[in-house]
Amino acid sequence: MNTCLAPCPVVFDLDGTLIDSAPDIHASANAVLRMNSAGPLTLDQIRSFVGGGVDMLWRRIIAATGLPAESHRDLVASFMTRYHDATALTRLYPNAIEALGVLADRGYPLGICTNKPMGPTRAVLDHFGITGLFATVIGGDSLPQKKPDPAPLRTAFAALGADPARPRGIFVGDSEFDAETASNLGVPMLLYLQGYRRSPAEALAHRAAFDDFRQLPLLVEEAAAI
Ligand SMILES: O=C(O)COP(=O)(O)O
Ligand SMILES: [Mg+2]
Repeated sequence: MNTCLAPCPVVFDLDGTLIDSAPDIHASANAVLRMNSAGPLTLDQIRSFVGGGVDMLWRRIIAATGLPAESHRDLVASFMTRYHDATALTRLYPNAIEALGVLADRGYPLGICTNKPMGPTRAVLDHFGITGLFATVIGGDSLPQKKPDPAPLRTAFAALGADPARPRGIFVGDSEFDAETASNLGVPMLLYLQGYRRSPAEALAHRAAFDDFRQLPLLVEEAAAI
């Protein structure tokens, strides 16, 4: 049961859901690889490494390049100096801003729950002028836990007025991490199909899937009513 008396909180993942940020992550990562005399990775490789946050991204890059595991901390630090305000190659997905506007106009409290660190999260939301749409933003370094632990999503829903003991709301995401987070919290997930998941959509638990943000307002209304 997810029935919400007031409009349900709707919380969004960020990378691969609202924004296509893989090109900036790719460019920043390859710059660091070059400085460390490692060859570049492809955009497809980097895209498949996104979802678990920056530490996991660099564990996956280290595994793919053979760089020494002990260099993880320095590589992450070097990456963050580029990534913290990298927006030049990032795009909002088509019709995402319009769908957010429709939901905001209908009174849905909106939030973000991302594994992206808060620095680049704030930078990209400001870059696109959409910070004000979200009453709460939880980043990958906001809490000790990251998705798929349910704590960040529970915190986002609570900040939007949901009872933390019995969270009600809808999570919109693109990846295995998001599907698992929603399952762990017991809330419905709407799966955006144009993002960065590694497995077929059928392998991810979700209430409904969509490939165009014009479909989202209706899916939110349906998920809120069940
Ligand atoms: O930065 C990541 O690895 C993932 O970010 P996301 O949670 O917004 O998909
Ligand atoms: Mg994502």
